[in-house]
Amino acid sequence: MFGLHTYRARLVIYVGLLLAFLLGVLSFSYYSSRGVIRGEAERNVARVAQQIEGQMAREARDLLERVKMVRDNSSLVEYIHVVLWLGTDGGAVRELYQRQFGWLPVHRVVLLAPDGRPLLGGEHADLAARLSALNRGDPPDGHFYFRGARGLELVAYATVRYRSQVLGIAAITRAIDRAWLLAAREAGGGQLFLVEDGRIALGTGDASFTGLGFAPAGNAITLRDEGYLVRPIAFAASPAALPTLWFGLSDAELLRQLTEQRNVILGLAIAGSLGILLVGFMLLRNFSAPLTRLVGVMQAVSEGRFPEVGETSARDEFGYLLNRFSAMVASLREKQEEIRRVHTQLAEQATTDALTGFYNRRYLYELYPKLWSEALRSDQHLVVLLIDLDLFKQINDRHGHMAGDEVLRHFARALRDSCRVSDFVFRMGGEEFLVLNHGDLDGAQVQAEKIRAAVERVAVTHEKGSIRVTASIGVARAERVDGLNSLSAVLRRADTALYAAKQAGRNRVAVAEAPACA
Ligand SMILES: Nc1nc2c(ncn2[C@@H]2O[C@H](COP(=O)(O)OP(=O)(O)OP(=O)(O)O)[C@@H](O)[C@H]2O)c(=O)[nH]1
Repeated sequence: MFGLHTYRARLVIYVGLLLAFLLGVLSFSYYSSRGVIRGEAERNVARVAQQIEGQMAREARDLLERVKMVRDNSSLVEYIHVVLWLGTDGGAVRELYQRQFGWLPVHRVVLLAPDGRPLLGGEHADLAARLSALNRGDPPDGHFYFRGARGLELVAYATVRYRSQVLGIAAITRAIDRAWLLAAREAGGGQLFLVEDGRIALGTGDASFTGLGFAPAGNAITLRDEGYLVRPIAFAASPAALPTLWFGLSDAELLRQLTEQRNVILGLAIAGSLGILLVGFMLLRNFSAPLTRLVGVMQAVSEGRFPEVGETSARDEFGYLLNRFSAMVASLREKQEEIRRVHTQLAEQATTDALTGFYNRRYLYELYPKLWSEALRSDQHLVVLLIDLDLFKQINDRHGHMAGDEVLRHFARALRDSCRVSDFVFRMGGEEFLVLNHGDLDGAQVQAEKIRAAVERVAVTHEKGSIRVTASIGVARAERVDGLNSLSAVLRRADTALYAAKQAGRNRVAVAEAPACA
């Protein structure tokens, strides 16, 4: 019923295009996001490496603050001064340190006298040896990374003075161990590898990585069949001989991010599609259903029908339109019914006589040809009874025209009662009537006699007494030989018979003779 040009079809097309566009955009964004994710991952790796470097610098500063705190402790300094002055061993210093700084979260503590004698941490010969070199001069406080007997360590040191006199050097360390690596990894989520002599010495990953060869190419490396994007993290103020630290993000991690991205895109695609379909459905429901209803009614109206549209409770524009339209169609329906009624009335008036209710002469001329051709087809005859009231002029003259009319009405009733339902009765004009039916002359003559007798019995009560009336009737039969002039011929014969009845003294029936060649 509806083609591509309809609103509904267009809506379906638009929704389809919108869906295709959405899915296209999302697919494009998914595929382009792979490259974006890779680039983003590289930037991410570099950023995390930088973050860890920053974190290490902060840690170095913290450790330096702590060693300075130890160094600036006046009672400890005075103890050291006394111990050196007396030339005793560092037992008292060790005890005081333990009492005051035993809580510090550091791994090793070393305190060397100016002559290299250890006052604290004498057991850490490796660290003491490294510090001796610094101890000979008067270096500014600082830190360095150190690869000693305990592995890699961050060392912070400070020169201890008493009234401008150098009392030695104090150092504390923090181990760069697995716990440190795990804590440092918190920032980036990837893996940290501590590499020494081209092999992984320590890492945040699986223990099986320890000892694996580590030779990245183009910031990427494959470990145990898994690719990693890697970035070195520089140890500030450290000689090249130290282990190196690397941050790495695995392909699996990248894939996880990609999968997450894909799931987000898939979710968006499903939600977007459902949203579009829902909007399309709502549009169809809200617009198309009432539109289709309106179109259906319009079509019915254009075909001349005025169906019951019914009111809708919808308060929107379509509801308003539909209700107005419904009212319009209802009023058109009423108008149509009125027109039909008036038309029927007019048609009746055009074919009937107002006074008697019988058909008029005009209708006889309209009806007769049909009846005549039917009669010819079914091999039947048509007979006419031409009835004329006798001396009606006298009734009018004597009792007035109104009384004449009343007589006519009474006569009409008597005539109708004397006819069958299948008979056609016409008022030919004035006081002349005609009965037309199928049958033969004998039957018509009997009927004519019956009518005559019925008319004779009519008595119209009037102020001047009862008015009586009689009728003369001419009976004739339509003959095949009359051909196309059947009506005028049969009327002529009936009229002749009527004239004969009048001539014979009125109130009688006369039957016309058949034409010679019938
Ligand atoms: N009251 C009344 N009179 C009518 C009507 N139509 C015709 N007439 C009158 O009927 C009378 C008919 O008179 P005529 O034709 O002379 O015939 P008649 O007096 O019946 O005499 P015959 O036909 O010879 O018996 C006329 O005076 C008409 O005016 C009508 O509708 N109402």
